[in-house]
Amino acid sequence: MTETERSVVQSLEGGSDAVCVAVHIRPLVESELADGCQTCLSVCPFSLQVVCKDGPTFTYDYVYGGGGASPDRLYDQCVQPLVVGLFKGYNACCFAYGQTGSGKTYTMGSSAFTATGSARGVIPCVMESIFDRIAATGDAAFTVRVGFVEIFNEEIRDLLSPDQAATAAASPSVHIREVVGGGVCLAGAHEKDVTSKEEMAAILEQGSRCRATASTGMNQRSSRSHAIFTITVEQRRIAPNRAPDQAEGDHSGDDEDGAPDDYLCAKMHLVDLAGSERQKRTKAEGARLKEGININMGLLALGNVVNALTENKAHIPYRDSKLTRMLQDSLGGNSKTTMIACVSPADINLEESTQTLRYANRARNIRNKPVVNRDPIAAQISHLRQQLATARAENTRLRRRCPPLAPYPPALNSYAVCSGDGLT
Ligand SMILES: Nc1ncnc2c1ncn2[C@@H]1O[C@H](COP(=O)(O)OP(=O)(O)OP(=O)(O)O)[C@@H](O)[C@H]1O
Repeated sequence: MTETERSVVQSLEGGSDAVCVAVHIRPLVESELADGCQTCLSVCPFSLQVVCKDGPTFTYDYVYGGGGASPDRLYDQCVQPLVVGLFKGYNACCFAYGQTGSGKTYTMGSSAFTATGSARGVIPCVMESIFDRIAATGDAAFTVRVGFVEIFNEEIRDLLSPDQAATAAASPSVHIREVVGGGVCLAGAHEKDVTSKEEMAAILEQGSRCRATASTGMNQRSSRSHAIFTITVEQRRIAPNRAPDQAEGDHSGDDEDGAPDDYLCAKMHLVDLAGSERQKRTKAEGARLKEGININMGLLALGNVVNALTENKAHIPYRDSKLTRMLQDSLGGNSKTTMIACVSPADINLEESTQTLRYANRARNIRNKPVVNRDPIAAQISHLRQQLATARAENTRLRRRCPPLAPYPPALNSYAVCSGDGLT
């Protein structure tokens, strides 16, 4: 079943869903401490408000660090619900937004790491949670796939391409395509099947190594691209009146009155955006400057989409950049979405942090329309298979209730006549 054949079926559970917005305030880092920076952000005790020094106060769904809740709770409160939704067939997106050096990669955990290593963050927790859930679910068969791309200088690069040369230069074969139901998919990007969190972690690590990073005046290891790690979970939920081992091939069970099998397929985008940057502060030149301009253009397009959505404009400018096209479903579309706004508390970054906070506050007004992604064609096939199984079982039962046929040559009047109710 291809993406384009898969249509989205509105579920009863559907409806409008606000984007969840969390703020993560990192501690002052070494360079800021060395420069004698002071903290310019504070969190109102017992509230979800962040106060900018001599400036505005903004309210969020969650605030971590800087006097807010412990960042250890970020995953459980803001991202775990998305994973729960993923298993119910809802698309999900978690993206980190913020100025360069504000802690997006740290928060997402999308830099190279191993599953057993010490680095943690949103993505490693998602991986663990997905495979824990699969292990604990007895009545469904799962297929998990991952894809990993970056948008670098307005080109989409496949970070999982087996041909590493193709990732070094923008791989022209990766295109954004519209799918039935209004979403988008990437044509030409590799997806890999995975059966464990270790395999998934190895793929994240492999892709992260190919990702474009460079040192700038504001971050020693600055992401120069927007990275999108996509996990697809397909599940075939076996009808409750059949044991899992009866589901494949064995059609002897009597499931005439049971519900048909269910096929759900949902995607989770985990997005580590490149940070907004000012040339004056990053001191970027040449290639770094070009990257910075492209980063800012993508983020500007994202900002315009957020504004248009919150102002209920008729036209939402998704097509203005590859980033906004990729996130089309996640903002105002078929997805449950969490935005994590990352900010530095250093007074030297007050202007940028205030901008991020204002932007994140606006994003709280975005309403998405998540629906359960059910595969109607596969569900129909499943239903027909069940009907066939029912007919076969009925046939077997009737045969058992009939005496064996008499050996040839039988006397004409010794034939038993069989009906649905047994012998007559
Ligand atoms: N919560 C945190 N606690 C401790 N250190 C942090 C935290 N968040 C970020 N840092 C440190 O701050 C620096 C910048 O973080 P990071 O690379 O994640 O920023 P970024 O927003 O992804 O930057 P860019 O947009 O340039 O890629 C790193 O040295 C990182 O280790």
